[in-house]
Amino acid sequence: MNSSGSHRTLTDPFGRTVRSLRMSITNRCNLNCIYCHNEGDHGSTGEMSVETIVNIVKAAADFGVDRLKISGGEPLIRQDLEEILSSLPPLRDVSLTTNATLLKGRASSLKEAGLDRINVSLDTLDPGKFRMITRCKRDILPSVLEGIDEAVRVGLTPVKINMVLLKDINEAEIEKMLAFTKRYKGDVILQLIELMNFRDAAPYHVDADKVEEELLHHATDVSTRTMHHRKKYIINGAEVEFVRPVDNTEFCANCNRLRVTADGKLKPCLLVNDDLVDVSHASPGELPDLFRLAVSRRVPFYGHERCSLE
Ligand SMILES: Nc1nc2c(ncn2[C@@H]2O[C@H](COP(=O)(O)OP(=O)(O)OP(=O)(O)O)[C@@H](O)[C@H]2O)c(=O)[nH]1
Ligand SMILES: C[S@@+](CC[C@H](N)C(=O)[O-])C[C@H]1O[C@@H](n2cnc3c(N)ncnc32)[C@H](O)[C@@H]1O
Ligand code: SF4
Ligand code: SF4
Repeated sequence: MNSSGSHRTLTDPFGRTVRSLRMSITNRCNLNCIYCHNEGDHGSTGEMSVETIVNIVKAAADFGVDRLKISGGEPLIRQDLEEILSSLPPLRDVSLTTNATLLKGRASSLKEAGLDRINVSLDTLDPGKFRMITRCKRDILPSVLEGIDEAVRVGLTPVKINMVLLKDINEAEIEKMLAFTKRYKGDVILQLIELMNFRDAAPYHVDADKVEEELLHHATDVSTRTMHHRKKYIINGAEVEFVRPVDNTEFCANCNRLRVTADGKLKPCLLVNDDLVDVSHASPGELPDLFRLAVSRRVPFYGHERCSLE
């Protein structure tokens, strides 16, 4: 029986049971990062109402999907985020991925509204490199750092720092970033991310095998997460998670997320756009069958013939 008291689950043709929903709530963003994949959704401008979001999350919860990741665009741009959070059904884990430029002064209201934790995209601690990566002329790095402090203070923890590895930009900064996270004594975790090739970002790609070798060399313990079989390394008492989404059969074979686009479409895979299921106008009664349809279209992107066809 799942947490909502139902025996129903969503399992795709490859045996992958959906455990979490990754929902974009806006495509708008106040930054313009050089590599942004925008959750695989480019061009759509519509946004779901609070009611539509809540209906979708409830329908997922009825299938035992009790983890929600809110993303975007920049989700903090939506002023009704607190209203969304406080209207959700009870879930095991509600998290937000944000660039944190608008977090300062808001962490506490997000926590009170029901947010459990946040991930903050922070690729560098160097103000000049930060401006280059985000293509933002203003010096907003200090505000991001204050936002992180505030999130830790109000208990939006563990805060994960998302660092996309970028050749000749931040690849030499891993140690510095690790020292930064260690200052928070377990409340902040470093998450290293292999760059996926969006926006002609290929020249910035860093060899993930080399990074992994380095992490292994320094680690005192290594474990594997259920989701994507991501590896977690303990280095000098601090946790480092490594996300390797590129050409990774194991990563996709263990993908347990269903996505929702900002304009209300169920999206079976980050990298595929011809299989979306529109639920933006669906009634609560119609949602279960639409979820089943979307999940029947889920294909592990790497490790299946589809990816060699595209
Ligand atoms: N290819 C691919 N990349 C993903 C998927 N889910 C997350 N990612 C990438 O993982 C990195 C971290 O994403 P976050 O939004 O911080 O979330 P997360 O780490 O996946 O989730 P939590 O660990 O639950 O906080 C980003 O680069 C995402 O693009 C996925 O299903 N497929
Ligand atoms: C698309 S952003 C949306 C949320 C928010 N605006 C932020 O930046 O955290 C979600 C995550 O995707 C990551 N991301 C974006 N483009 C990527 C790429 N090409 N390869 C790997 N990760 C990427 C970002 O670093 C961020 O952690
Ligand atoms: S802040 Fe997030 S959504 Fe905005 S451009 Fe950067 S990665 Fe993309
Ligand atoms: S199948 Fe692979 S690429 Fe597609 S969403 Fe899942 S992990 Fe990402």
